[in-house]
Amino acid sequence: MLSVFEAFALTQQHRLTLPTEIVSLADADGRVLRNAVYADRDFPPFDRVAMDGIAIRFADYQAGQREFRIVGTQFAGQPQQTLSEANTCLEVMTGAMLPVGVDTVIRYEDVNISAGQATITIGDIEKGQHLHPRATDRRAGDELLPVGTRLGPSELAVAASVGQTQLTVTTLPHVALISTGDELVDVGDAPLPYQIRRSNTYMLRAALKSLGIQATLHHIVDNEAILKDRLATLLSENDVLILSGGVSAGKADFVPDVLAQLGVQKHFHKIEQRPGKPLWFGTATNKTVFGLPGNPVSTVLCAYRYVLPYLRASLGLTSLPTRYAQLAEDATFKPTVTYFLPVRLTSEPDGRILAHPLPGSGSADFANLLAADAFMELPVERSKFGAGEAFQVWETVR
Ligand SMILES: Nc1nc2c(c(=O)[nH]1)N[C@H]1C(S)=C(S)[C@@H](COP(=O)(O)OP(=O)(O)OC[C@H]3O[C@@H](n4cnc5c(N)ncnc54)[C@H](O)[C@@H]3O)O[C@H]1N2
Ligand code: MOO
Ligand SMILES: [Mg+2]
Repeated sequence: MLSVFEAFALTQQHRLTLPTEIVSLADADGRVLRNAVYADRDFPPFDRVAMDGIAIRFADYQAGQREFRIVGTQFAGQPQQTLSEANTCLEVMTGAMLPVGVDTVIRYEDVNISAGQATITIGDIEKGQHLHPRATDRRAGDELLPVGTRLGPSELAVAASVGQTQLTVTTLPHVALISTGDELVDVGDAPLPYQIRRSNTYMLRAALKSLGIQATLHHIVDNEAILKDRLATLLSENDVLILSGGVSAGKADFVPDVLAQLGVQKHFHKIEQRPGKPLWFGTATNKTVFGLPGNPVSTVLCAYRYVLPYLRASLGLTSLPTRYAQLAEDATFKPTVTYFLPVRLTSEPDGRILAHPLPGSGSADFANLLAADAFMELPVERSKFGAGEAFQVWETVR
């Protein structure tokens, strides 16, 4: 059976090639940039006043001058003014161009103004203070947003400031989330004693929303012919199918056979891990299928450990930085498979991130995940894990 590492690598080797599209700045939130964005001007584009107050020549101050006659006001949004007379000043507003002939700003809080005269009331003035000099942040032509950037609030502000009314981004894939199983009824239905309401596809839809993907929801009963017919249609209409259930050893677990009949090439079925052992992964020409095990905790784990990283990579995003936490208490797990232990993370005053084990009662105990915010990946070759040891964690709340 495949290791977690091998299975993950196989998914990443078969990432989708998604085309680009152009969207308006207003619609670009959360999308992945595919053309880099450059500075069209210096940042800031002029010597910018950083405090409301007066602007003086530092040489006058150095020569002992403390009283300055106010000869005008430089507002933000006005062309640059000039101060030509010694021992005078201009009032200046935050965001204004620094007038020609001055080099130092003194805040209103540090001057007394009366009868058109500003008198400095503090002793400590530095040349160039309260200025944001041109090009100190970025230079015209600098790359501001590289390809692969996820466009969040800061990125959109930068794009707006350089005049990008439109941005080239990765086209979002069409994703269908498909629950399978005769025991499953819809959320609004009253289940009979042998039925349960379906929940996995709602979890998956929420998880995919974190990548900006709006997936559609479907349900298919445990009938091989119907499954084949519905999956053929869904495959033709979507880039990615994410199934839940029907991939294990049961007599109604038709998913692997039906996918083979439909020409989806299997890359793996089953991983040395718990939960989520029966995960199925395959591709057809520019189509991807994940068959997630139906037990809800398995579905969540497989979504965060394989499916979301796969979709991130397909969108052109860099992978998330690896995150670690320290076990808050000893943990034991006997079988020689990688164990994904549900944990609650806490941030300690000394800077440590602690992982508090929440083993729960197995891969069907999804109520247990309400208290968890990550899975800790405990290595396959060991069965005892000590308090204080650090291991990788996969967060489920992003
Ligand atoms: N003989 C064996 N039996 C099982 C094995 C095995 O290796 N040999 N593997 C077990 C493991 S591990 C898992 S995980 C499950 C996987 O089962 P399937 O993927 O075939 O899923 P189902 O049989 O359809 O359902 C399993 C379980 O999950 C519930 N379920 C399914 N879909 C949903 C949904 N959308 N929302 C909520 N709950 C769902 C379903 O009712 C079942 O209780 O197989 C073990 N068996
Ligand atoms: O892998 Mo299964 O996920 O233990 O129930
Ligand atoms: Mg089954």
